[in-house]
Amino acid sequence: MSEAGFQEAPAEGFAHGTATSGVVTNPEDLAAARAHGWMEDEKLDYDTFNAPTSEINPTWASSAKVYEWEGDEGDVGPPDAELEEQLFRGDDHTKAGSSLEDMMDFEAKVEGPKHFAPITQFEDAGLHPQVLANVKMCNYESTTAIQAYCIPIIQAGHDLVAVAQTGSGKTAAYLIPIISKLMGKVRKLQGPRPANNNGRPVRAEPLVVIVVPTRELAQQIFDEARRLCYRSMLRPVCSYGGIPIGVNLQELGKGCDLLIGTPGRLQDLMNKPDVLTMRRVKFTVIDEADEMLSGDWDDEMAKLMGGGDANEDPDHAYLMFSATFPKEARKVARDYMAEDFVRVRIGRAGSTHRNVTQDIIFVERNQKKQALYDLLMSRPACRTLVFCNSKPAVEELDDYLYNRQIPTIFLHGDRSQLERQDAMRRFKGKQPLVLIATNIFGRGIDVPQVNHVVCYDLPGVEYGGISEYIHRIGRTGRIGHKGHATSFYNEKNEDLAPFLVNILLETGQTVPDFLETFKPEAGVAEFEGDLTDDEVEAEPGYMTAPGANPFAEPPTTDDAWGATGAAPAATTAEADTTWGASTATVSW
Ligand SMILES: Nc1ncnc2c1ncn2[C@@H]1O[C@H](COP(=O)(O)OP(=O)(O)OP(=O)(O)O)[C@@H](O)[C@H]1O
Repeated sequence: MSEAGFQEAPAEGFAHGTATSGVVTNPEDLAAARAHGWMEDEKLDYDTFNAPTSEINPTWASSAKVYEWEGDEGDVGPPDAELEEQLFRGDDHTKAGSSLEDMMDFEAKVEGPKHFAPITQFEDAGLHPQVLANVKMCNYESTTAIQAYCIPIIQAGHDLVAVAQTGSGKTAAYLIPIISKLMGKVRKLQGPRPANNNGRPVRAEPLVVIVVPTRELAQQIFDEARRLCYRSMLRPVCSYGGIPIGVNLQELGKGCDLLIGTPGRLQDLMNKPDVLTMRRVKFTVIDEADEMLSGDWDDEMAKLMGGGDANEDPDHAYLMFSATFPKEARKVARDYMAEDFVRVRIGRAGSTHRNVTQDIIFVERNQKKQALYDLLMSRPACRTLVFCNSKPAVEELDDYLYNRQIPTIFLHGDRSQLERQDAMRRFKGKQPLVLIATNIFGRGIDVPQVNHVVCYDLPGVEYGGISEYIHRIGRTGRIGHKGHATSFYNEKNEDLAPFLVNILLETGQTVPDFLETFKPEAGVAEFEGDLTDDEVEAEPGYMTAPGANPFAEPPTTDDAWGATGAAPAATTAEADTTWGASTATVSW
C-alpha cells in the first residue's frame, strides 16, 4: 500500500522516455506535435533527482516562507511586500471562473440540533478584519455554498461533517473560520516560540491539526494556510513523508500553530513527545475524510482523532470534509463526533457539477495508446491530466507519448519527493503539458486551468470505483470554470457502467449508445446504496433543513418554501435559533 492507502500496482523503475523502446524521434510526429501546439518541455535534471539527498541541498516546498510575527504590538503584524506578492499574486491557486453561479445551483441540506443561517458575503460573517483582508487578497468575492453554511457552524464550535462537490472551496470553508476564531486569542492559546526559549528550538504544540491523504494535498493546504494566516501570529507548518525528518523538525522547532500533514508522518511525529504534543489542539480537520476513514489508516486515525497524548479539551472540534462520503465512511465518522455534530451536504453526496462535460468513449484495451494520442491531437494543446490505475501503465504511457513528441511528465507513489515536487512545478508552468498519474493525484489537487482530464483507465472497484471517478474528473471545471473529461470504456469497466450512466443523466449529458442498456427504466438518474444519505432522516434528535440554495432569489410566497410554511431563512433567518423538538422538517 502506498501513501494514504491508495492502490497502485508497482512500477519497475523506468526513466522518462525509455520504458519500452528508448527514445525514437519520428520527424512526422515531431512536426505534427509542434504544429498542434505541443512544444518541447524542459529537460529533466536526473543527476539531481537521483543523487542521495545528503549530497544535495534542495529547496523543499514545505519550507516555503511563512509570515512571522511575535505580536509585540498587537495581533496584526506589518505588511511584507515580497511575501504578499508571492502569496497572492502568483498563479498557484485557481481564480474563480465565470460559471461560478452554475456551481451554486445545488440544494443544501443541513442536519443538526440547531439552525444556522448561511452567510453569502464574507463581510457578514463576523470575521477577524485581517482574515477578511486576506480573503479579499485571495480574490474571494463572496462565499461558495459550502462556505456559506460551514463558516457559522464552525464559528459556533460544532463538530461537522461536510460534503460538497469537487472544486467548491472546501479548504477555505474550514480554514477561514478556524483562523478567524483563533486570531484574537493567539497570544493566550499559543504554544512556545524560540524567542521565549533563549532562541532554542521548541516543542510543537499546534492549535489546529489538518490530516490529508497525499503530500501534494498537504502542500496545497499549507499554501492556502500561508495566505490566510498572513500578518497574523499564527504559524502554519507542513509535514509529510519523503522529506528528511530533520527538515520537518527544523520547521516544527520554530513553533507551530497549524500542523498540516499526511497520517504516517504525523503519527511518527506524535511518537516523539519532545517534538510534538497535541495537548493544545482545538480543531482536528480530516480532509478527504472518506478516503482517510476507508480502513487503511485505522491506527493512525484512531490516534489522531483521540488527540494523541492527553487532549481532553471539551472545546476540541472535529471537522470532516469530502466530495464523496459513502455510507460506511459516514458511519465511522459518526463514531468520532460529538452528539450534537452538524452535517452539511451541498447537492447529493458524490454529485458532480454541470461545468464538467463528460465524454465516455468505447476503446478496446489494445487501442488505448493510439486513441489517447489521437485525442490529444484532436483538441487544442492544453494542460491535460491523464489517469492510469497502475504505476507501470503510467510509465509506459509516458514513454509512448514522449516518443511521439507530446510533452509529458508523470507522477506516482514511487517517484522521489524531489521528482514529485518538480512535476507539480512544471505542470503549473506556462507550457501545455500532459501529466500522467495514478490515483495519487485524484483527490483534492487544485492546479489552475487543467482543461482536460482523461480517465485512460476507469477506476474499477479495487481502485476506488465511482467515488474515485468523481474525484478524478473534479481536477477540471473547478470553482466556476468549464472543463472536459474523457474516459476510455470497454467491457472490463461494466461494474462502473450503471453509476456512470446515472451521473451522466444527473448532469444532463449524453449517454453513449453502448451504455444505453444500463439506463434506469424510468430514464432518469436513480441513486442507491453508498452514494445516498437516506439513513439520516431515520435518526432521532436531528432536524433536517433541506432545499435552500443560499444564492437563489428568495421566493415570493411562503408556499414556495415547503409545506411547513417556515420562514425563508436562506436570506433572512436569525442564526442560532434552536429548532423546536416537535418540528420534523424545517424548510429554509
Ligand atoms: N469564495 C471563493 N471564491 C473564489 N475562489 C475560491 C473561493 N473559495 C475557494 N476558492 C478557490 O477555489 C479553488 C478550489 O478550492 P478547493 O481546492 O478548496 O476545493 P475543494 O472543494 O476542496 O475541492 P476537492 O473536492 O477537489 O478537494 C481554490 O483554488 C481556491 O483558491
